[in-house]
Formats: sequence, C-alpha cells, structure tokens
Amino acid sequence: MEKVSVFGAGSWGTALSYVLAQNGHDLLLWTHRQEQADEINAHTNKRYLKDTRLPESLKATSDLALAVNHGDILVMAVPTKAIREVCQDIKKVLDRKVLFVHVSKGIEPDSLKRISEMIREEIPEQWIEDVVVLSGPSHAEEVVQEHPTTVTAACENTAAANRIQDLFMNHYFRVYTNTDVIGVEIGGALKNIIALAVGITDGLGFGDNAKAAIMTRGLAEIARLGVKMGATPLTFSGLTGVGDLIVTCTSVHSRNWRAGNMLGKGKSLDEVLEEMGMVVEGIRTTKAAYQLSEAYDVPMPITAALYSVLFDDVSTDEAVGKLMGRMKKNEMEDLINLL
Ligand SMILES: NC(=O)C1=CN([C@@H]2O[C@H](COP(=O)(O)OP(=O)(O)OC[C@H]3O[C@@H](n4cnc5c(N)ncnc54)[C@H](OP(=O)(O)O)[C@@H]3O)[C@@H](O)[C@H]2O)C=CC1
Ligand SMILES: O=C(CO)COP(=O)(O)O
Repeated sequence: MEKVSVFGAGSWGTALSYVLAQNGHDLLLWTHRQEQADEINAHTNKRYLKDTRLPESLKATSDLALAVNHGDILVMAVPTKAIREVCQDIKKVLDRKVLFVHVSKGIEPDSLKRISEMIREEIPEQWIEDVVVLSGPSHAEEVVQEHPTTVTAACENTAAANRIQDLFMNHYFRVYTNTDVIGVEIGGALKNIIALAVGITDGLGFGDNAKAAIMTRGLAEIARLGVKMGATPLTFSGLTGVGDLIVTCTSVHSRNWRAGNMLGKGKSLDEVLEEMGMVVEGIRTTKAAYQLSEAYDVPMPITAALYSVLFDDVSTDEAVGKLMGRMKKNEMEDLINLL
C-alpha cells in the first residue's frame, strides 16, 4: 500500500482516485473547494461524474498542506493552466522528496513547456524523486464504470515508471510503461487539437471520410513535430498516440470533440466554453502547438487551420477550403525527407 495524494477533483482526478482507493492505497484527494470536499466525503461528485458512487475509502480535503504532507506520491490532475499555481502552493509546504505523477494533457502557450517541465521548474529539484507521466485513451466516465482501459506510465527512470504501473494497475485498468516522456506528453496534448478539428467537420455535416482524413493527417503532423522535439517515432503508434487520438476523436465523452462539434454548428468560442463547464485543453494547446510549429519549423496545416478559426476569426468553411486546396504532396514526405 502506498500513501498517495491527488490534486484536482474534476472528472479525471476523481476517476483516478476511484481506481487508487479501490486498489487499497491510502489516498487523499485535494480540491480547492470545501463544499466539493464535503460532497466527495459523502461519496459523490455529481458535477463531474454524475451517476457514480465513490468508494468509502476515497477521502477528500480542501487543506492543501494536509494533502502535501500525506502523500509519498503526489498526482497532479488539474488542467494545464493551473499546474504552475498549484505547484507553487505545494512548494510552500513540501519539505521532503516525493514522486510526482501528472495526468494532464496540454502544453503551455508562449513558454512552450510540457507539463513535466513546468513541474520541474516550479518544485525545487531536491524535493523531486522523479516525474512520471500517466497518459492514454481513457475517459473518466468509462473508468468509473470499470470498463477495460489501457494507459502508459512514462519516465526515463524505469523504476519510477514501474512503481506507478503497480500503483494504478488492476483488473479494469491496465498500465504499460514507456521511457519516451516527450513522445507521450506531445501525443497526449496534441490529440486534443485533432479532436477539436474532427468535431468541427462532424458539426459541419461531413462524414467519415473527413474524420479519417483529419485523424490520419493529424497524427502525421503530431509525429512530425514530436520527432523533431526528440520523441521516438514508434510512440505515436502506441496508446498515447493513435490510441488517444481514436478515443478523443470518436467518443461522445470527449470535451474537445464536443466543443469542436458546436463550433462546426456555428456557435462562437465564447458560447461553446460557457456551455461546456469543463476544461477544453485543445484550445490553449492549439496556440502552443502553432507556436511550436513555428519554433521548430515544422509544417502543421491542421493545427494552423484550427488556429485561424479559433484566434483569427477565419470561418470553418474557409479553413476547410484552404486545407483541401493546399499544394500537392507525397503522402510519405516525412519518410522521404528522412532518407
Ligand atoms: N476527463 C478525462 O476523462 C481525462 C482528462 N485528462 C486530463 O486531465 C486534466 C484535468 O481534466 P479534467 O479532470 O477532465 O477537468 P475538469 O474540467 O473535469 O476538472 C478540472 C478540475 O480542476 C479544478 N481546478 C481548475 N483550476 C484550478 C486551480 N487553479 N486550483 C485548483 N483546482 C483547479 C476544477 O475546479 P472547479 O470544480 O472549482 O472548477 C476541477 O475540479 C486535463 O489536462 C485533461 O486533459 C486526461 C485523461 C482523461
Ligand atoms: O484525454 C482524454 C481521453 O483520453 C479526455 O479527452 P477530452 O478532454 O476531450 O474529454
């Protein structure tokens, strides 16, 4: 049994706490809202997981110091834009080495940092045993129904990845390991952009041909950038690459797909965000990925088209027209450029 604290009691932090509590670990879930801690201690979190009865052993607190002092493993499950703020609060209390795990999917615009890099920037090195990324095709709503789910624990330190594999693994939650932290973080973050784009094409009334086109060419541009950043190409054919792309682009649970779908149906970005009430990571990540494509000089046409819709007021019809009218290409140009 491990002592674990999870920070962030939205859909994913709560679902992972469900798994950890069921696995018999000594778990404390931190939320920044006392009324939410009270609700979780009464075994529900209806805003995020409306039909789920949480295990009796899943305890929550809004006392951050209590949560920091409780865990030998600290799991960061807040949206990307809150990672630095929560780390800064954790740093004020932390006085010993702990293993960090993060489960969020995003890249910070402007700094262009991945989440593991942000954690390492905010927490003093002396208190970090290591940082493990847990990512893969996994909607919270299905995890708490105990439907079979597979994810990856990534860390260059295989002992740390193995420890997190053991922590989460059970009969419905299967965890693989990988040493390619860059590939796992880039795949997990950038698939949200492609899910937004697929949502748009579905909202526009296009069919499965368009969906397959965006998913396949989307994966090509994610891998093109990731490899240039130092990722292993094979990671993009794994759970955190094509696996997470499939789940996010085809599931009704996906907030990114749903947000894109509303955009495709003509709603404004503000209207969409108001209606969602949950994080849509792909929007900020589109900005970051667009900046990364410029910084690394990597063509990312789908990302650029989505960026123009979200931030430059280009209509979805015009963006589709531009993508379809690009100059002729060899499908294997990335491979050809490598040889
Ligand atoms: N949902 C899923 O199935 C999966 C999500 N993820 C990733 O996990 C991360 C979290 O997503 P998810 O749980 O779904 O998001 P939700 O929108 O469901 O919940 C976000 C949670 O974070 C809290 N929060 C926001 N800002 C702060 C802050 N500054 N300090 C403390 N708490 C804060 C929110 O609090 P409040 O309620 O007060 O707004 C809420 O509890 C994202 O990066 C997402 O991509 C990864 C895999 C699966
Ligand atoms: O990352 C996820 C599934 O693997 C969740 O995706 P959404 O944020 O689009 O719901």
